[in-house]
Amino acid sequence: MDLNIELLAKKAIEAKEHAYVPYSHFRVGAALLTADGKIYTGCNIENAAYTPTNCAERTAFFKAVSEGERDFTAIAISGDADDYLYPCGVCRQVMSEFCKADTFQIILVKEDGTYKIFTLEELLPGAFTETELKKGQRM
Ligand SMILES: O=c1ccn([C@H]2C[C@H](O)[C@@H](CO)O2)c(=O)[nH]1
Ligand SMILES: [Zn+2]
Repeated sequence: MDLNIELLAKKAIEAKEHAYVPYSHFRVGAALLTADGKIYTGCNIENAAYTPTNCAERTAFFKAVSEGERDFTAIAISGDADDYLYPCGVCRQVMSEFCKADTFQIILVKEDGTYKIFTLEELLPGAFTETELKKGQRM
């Protein structure tokens, strides 16, 4: 399945429209591409208690995973600033649960559509994964 970067970038920018951000006023949108070409979008959803806030990236992942998706190719992310928005550490960790570090593409998109691309490995080197967990098992 071809990666249509421009389409994924556009979907990430559009996904900001539904952001629920009464506290930060900082909208974020994400568009997650599955290996078979489906796109799941997500926005950030804030909460008066602050910590229950969900980032746009995790909203997209949790929507997709809850629909049975397990195989992902790329995610585009766009924030409400004139600069690139890098995913937070928690979202990088969620990506590492479902995506291959050396091939999953993270596309950072500015409002004007310009973008740059990283692999998950580049943004989360030395991730703690199931492999590390198994090394620690003594039974
Ligand atoms: O990668 C990120 C970083 C931050 N946020 C959200 C969380 C919060 O609603 C707001 C400010 O941190 O931006 C995201 O959605 N994705
Ligand atoms: Zn996050």
